[in-house]
Amino acid sequence: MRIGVPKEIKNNEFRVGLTPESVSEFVARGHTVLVETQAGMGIGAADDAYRAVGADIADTATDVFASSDMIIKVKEPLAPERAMLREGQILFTYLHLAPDPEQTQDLMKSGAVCIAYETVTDRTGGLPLLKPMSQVAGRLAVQAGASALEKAKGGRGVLIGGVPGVRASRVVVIGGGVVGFNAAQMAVGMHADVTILDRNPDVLERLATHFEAGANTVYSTRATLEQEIAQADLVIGAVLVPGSAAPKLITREMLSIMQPGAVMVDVAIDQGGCFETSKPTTHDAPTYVVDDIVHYCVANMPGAVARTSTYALNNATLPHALRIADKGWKDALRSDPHLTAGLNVWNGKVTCEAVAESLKLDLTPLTAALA
Ligand SMILES: NC(=O)C1=CN([C@@H]2O[C@H](COP(=O)(O)OP(=O)(O)OC[C@H]3O[C@@H](n4cnc5c(N)ncnc54)[C@H](O)[C@@H]3O)[C@@H](O)[C@H]2O)C=CC1
Ligand SMILES: CC(=O)C(=O)O
Ligand SMILES: [Mg+2]
Repeated sequence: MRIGVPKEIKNNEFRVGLTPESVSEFVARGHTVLVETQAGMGIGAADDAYRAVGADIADTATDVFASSDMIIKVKEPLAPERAMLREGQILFTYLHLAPDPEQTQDLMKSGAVCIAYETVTDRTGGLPLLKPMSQVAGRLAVQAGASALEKAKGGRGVLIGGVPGVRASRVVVIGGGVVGFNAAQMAVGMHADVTILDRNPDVLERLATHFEAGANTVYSTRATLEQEIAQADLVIGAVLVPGSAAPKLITREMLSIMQPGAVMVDVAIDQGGCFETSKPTTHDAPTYVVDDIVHYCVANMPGAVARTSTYALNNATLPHALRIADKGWKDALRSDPHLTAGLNVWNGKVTCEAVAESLKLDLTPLTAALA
């Protein structure tokens, strides 16, 4: 199969779809890989590093899209990239379609086979291709929040861990999955006073067992959420209903009960955000203020640590990408229901239930795509 790796074009997105090490795996199996020039510069991989493992280098993204059977990316395709997709071409990347009707319409129009990393599942009910970036984003959320709490950045002017004689900051994490766990780990490590809310009792039990006295776990209701955010210095939004638009858990009205200068980091922004006042921001201008509350809503947080993130992402995506290349997408999906769960758009139709529901579009059953 001809594999194409374009350079990412989202603001400050330095990750790349395939590392040179991953490219060598495709080449060893007889596939060809075309990488756009400079695509790997953000992870310190020059064109020569890709040439050395057998890739060809293309001058433009147009060349990559025109001559590839499968495009492997990191971020959802932006409008100019969507315009280059064609019928039957495979797109393997993050898509986050539920909050993005424009992208969904363009992907439907393209006729491409669009497989989203974030809805691929595993035997334990997890999301293995989202997990590595959630680990990164969870850890970064505390760094980003700690920085935004500095007075010169608009925050309350508090140090996350306090100092002897002055209390630590209160960090409230909403959603105790992969992002939430990793955020809590960092916040606990920085000696913050940490509370994690979730509405899944099993998740709360796992967290309580892990953190013991190091963090508080609280069942999430509107009332408990209000109690916790009223005292919080840093609130981290980390909820997910897989494939769906995030539920809006903190309304604009609720900001008035928070302390002025408190910071909210909405990691769930890629699924539309879990705070009513969230809107996507970029690494260039990551924060804005609403009603005295600092909001950080960067939708591609892991792009900031592109090397760590690209290698972690490839560890998870490579086996799936190789199977698609070896078998063709249809056979690869037929033999793996977890990869099938990644199919979001096929032949102009939406095949992911959560996306169809969120965008009120017709759902085409996966069986139709695999027939
Ligand atoms: N902004 C960025 O750069 C990145 C964003 N993300 C996003 O972060 C979000 C979280 O991802 P993961 O931690 O991997 O998901 P996850 O599935 O591991 O965890 C989500 C948790 O939210 C909980 N939850 C769902 N609805 C809830 C509610 N109403 N109240 C309280 N808890 C609720 C679930 O029980 C679950 O424990 C996703 O939207 C993901 O796409 C992930 C990586 C990077
Ligand atoms: C998960 C995601 O959207 C990201 O890594 O940017
Ligand atoms: Mg994202």
